[in-house]
Amino acid sequence: MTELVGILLAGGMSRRFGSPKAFAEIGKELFYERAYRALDQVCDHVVIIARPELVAHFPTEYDVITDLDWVAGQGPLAGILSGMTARPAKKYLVLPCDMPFVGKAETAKLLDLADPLSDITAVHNAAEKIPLFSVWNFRMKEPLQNDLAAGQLRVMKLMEKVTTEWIDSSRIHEDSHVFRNINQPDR
Ligand SMILES: Nc1nc2c(ncn2[C@@H]2O[C@H](COP(=O)(O)OP(=O)(O)OP(=O)(O)O)[C@@H](O)[C@H]2O)c(=O)[nH]1
Repeated sequence: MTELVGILLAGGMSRRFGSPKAFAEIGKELFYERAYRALDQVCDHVVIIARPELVAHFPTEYDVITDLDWVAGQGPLAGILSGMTARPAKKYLVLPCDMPFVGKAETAKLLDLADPLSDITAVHNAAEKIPLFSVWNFRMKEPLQNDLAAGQLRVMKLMEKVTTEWIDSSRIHEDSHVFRNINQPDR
């Protein structure tokens, strides 16, 4: 079985942003290109989970899938379950497309710090928890599936039920802005 698969979450509606965040520009790059690189440099394989209408916009050499039908569009947990189901691996490194300041140094460091015995390892800073920049053990697939089947879509609620290790973001990068996610365009 593959050791480590990167799950790039790009299946959201981007309602607050106003256009698909994966294709938003930052410098000369697109958000998803940066996230892809941050995962690709440390994972054995990367899968992008996108909305059906966006699949054709990604380069054909990338592995791009959509959410499983029965959970389609139901939020980040739906994307993670869809990635786990389509690409079995021992563990997963999850990164949303809207955290464009996370690079290889940060993904590598999180992997390095992650406790192999935890179900999930995620990051927090003084102000908030950042559940979607995280490492997930494959054994999380079943609880994930059960939550979604029961209509439980909240990432934090799932994390509270299992063994989640929280890493202080300062151990990964001293500037907490590196971990911010972009929900609205710059005004
Ligand atoms: N595959 C998949 N990814 C999702 C889904 N919902 C959200 N995401 C991803 O999860 C991450 C966080 O999403 P949010 O910012 O909370 O939601 P969003 O839909 O992108 O944006 P809003 O519509 O403004 O809430 C982003 O990378 C999204 O692309 C979903 O239903 N399926």
